[in-house]
Amino acid sequence: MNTEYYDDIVIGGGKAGKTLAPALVMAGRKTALVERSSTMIGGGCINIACIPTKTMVASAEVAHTVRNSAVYGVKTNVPTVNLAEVIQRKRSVVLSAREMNLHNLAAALGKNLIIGTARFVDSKTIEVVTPEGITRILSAERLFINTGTRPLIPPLPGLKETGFLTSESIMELEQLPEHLIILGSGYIGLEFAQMFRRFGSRVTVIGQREQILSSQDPDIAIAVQTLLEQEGVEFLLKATVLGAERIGNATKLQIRSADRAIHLQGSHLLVAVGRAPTTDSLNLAAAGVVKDASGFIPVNDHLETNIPGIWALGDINRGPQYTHISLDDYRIVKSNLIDGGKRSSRDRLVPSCLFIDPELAQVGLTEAAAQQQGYAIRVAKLEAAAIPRARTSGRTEGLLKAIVDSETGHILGCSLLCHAAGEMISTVQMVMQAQMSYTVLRDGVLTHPTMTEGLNLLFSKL
Ligand SMILES: Cc1cc2nc3c(=O)[nH]c(=O)nc-3n(C[C@H](O)[C@H](O)[C@H](O)COP(=O)(O)OP(=O)(O)OC[C@H]3O[C@@H](n4cnc5c(N)ncnc54)[C@H](O)[C@@H]3O)c2cc1C
Ligand SMILES: NC(=O)c1ccc[n+]([C@@H]2O[C@H](COP(=O)([O-])OP(=O)(O)OC[C@H]3O[C@@H](n4cnc5c(N)ncnc54)[C@H](O)[C@@H]3O)[C@@H](O)[C@H]2O)c1
Repeated sequence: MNTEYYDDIVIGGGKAGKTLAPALVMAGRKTALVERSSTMIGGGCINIACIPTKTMVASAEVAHTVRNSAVYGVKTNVPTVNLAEVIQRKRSVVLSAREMNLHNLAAALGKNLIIGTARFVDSKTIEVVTPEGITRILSAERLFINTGTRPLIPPLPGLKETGFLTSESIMELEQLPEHLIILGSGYIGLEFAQMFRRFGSRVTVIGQREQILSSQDPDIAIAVQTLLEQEGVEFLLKATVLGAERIGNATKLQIRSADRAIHLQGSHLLVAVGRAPTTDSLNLAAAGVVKDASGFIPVNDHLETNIPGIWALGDINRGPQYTHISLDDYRIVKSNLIDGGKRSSRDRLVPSCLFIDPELAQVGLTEAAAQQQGYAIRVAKLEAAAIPRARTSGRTEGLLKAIVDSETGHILGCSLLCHAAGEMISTVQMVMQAQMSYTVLRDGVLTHPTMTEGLNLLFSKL
């Protein structure tokens, strides 16, 4: 079989890969981008993750607003959610994003955008099997792995037989679940919990620990739980699922919680307990690339694997698993290999936003982490209801919190649980990045009445 030679090969077209491949071409490198599936052009974010979920979150928000419209003096009928039409809207948003990505990649790469599944033959060579079953052999000086993750399925007795849902299949449901049980109280679990509750399902979230969102401070996690409970989401925490079975149209779970045996029955079960790396079919051993115990690829600050000439970007290098981090991984590699820079993943700020309503946005250290790291800290807290714009909009739920280094006045971290938090957190992040004092946000002239103006109030608490 003929070997096709390239300067660079990108395996997987996630956020990092699909951005890096055209940049390498622009830099004069003969580059191939190998993407497993034509329905995944543009990667997970636009096809099965951020974009479809946030499109559906928007539908849920409309249902919620209509349901509560009387509070604003606007009378409507009780909303009827047509899930099939919600899904149709989601499909059309995804499709237009995918078409735009295909257009851009085809323009940049031409026939070197290759649809097929890649696996290593050696450290410079991969085998690609196309959907038509044709095998191609490709070789390059440098390879970039960006193959992402898939839902992690725990080895629970009986689970496979229940026909459980994942974050992908739940976004193809066209009939509303009567009772959706969600295994996992992290990002995916909570976004779908509120969404389906607002669509009209009964929702029960099962969490392993006493606290949902285990990486957050307890006060923030409790505030999130409380506001979801106020909307009718039920929580079963400190719970271990021992087994599952499908009985007729119901899924039944055997659970142990606080030494009690519980049998919980629902119409649907969503498994959302984390993500597994897509490394198993890559045959990394043939290239000598090391995996960790969970199958992720360890990298150094420049995202190099243990094998010279092979990099790993995005979720596959253990993340943090966010699209904006995958994009920043691209920036690191581009800077170091194309622009002659020395960019590193060390000390980069990682903002995030949990897209429930109100949003929970976070950057930097939590209070617990700052204490653990030995900082002398001052903590500011503000109820969202204190912000004038929150009151005019009727969006008064939430809690804002900032952690400041009491010696330097630098902001160490911030958690915003309030309307528009995902937008507001960027302002805090920029002040942190510029290493300015918190007083910049306390005393800065901010437009009235905006949610961001709440930062004046939050930092005045110090
Ligand atoms: C439901 C959900 C919601 C999310 N919401 C958000 C959000 O709101 N904001 C946010 O920042 N993050 C969110 N995330 C996380 C985010 O989607 C990921 O961090 C992001 O997509 C990074 O992906 P990546 O670049 O690592 O690769 P991916 O986007 O996962 O892409 C990997 C690509 O590699 C391809 N591939 C895999 N194996 C092979 C192979 N052997 N050969 C060829 N191609 C291969 C796949 O088909 C895929 O297209 C969400 C995740 C999920 C699951
Ligand atoms: N808005 C966003 O940015 C967004 C949205 C969705 C997903 N994501 C990304 O995708 C990642 C994966 O999301 P996720 O929600 O699957 O993972 P997660 O790590 O956020 O949460 C998984 C939860 O499942 C729990 N768990 C693990 N095993 C369990 C078991 N057997 N029974 C019950 N609970 C169990 C964990 O304790 C944890 O709380 C996130 O960490 C995030 O990086 C981001």
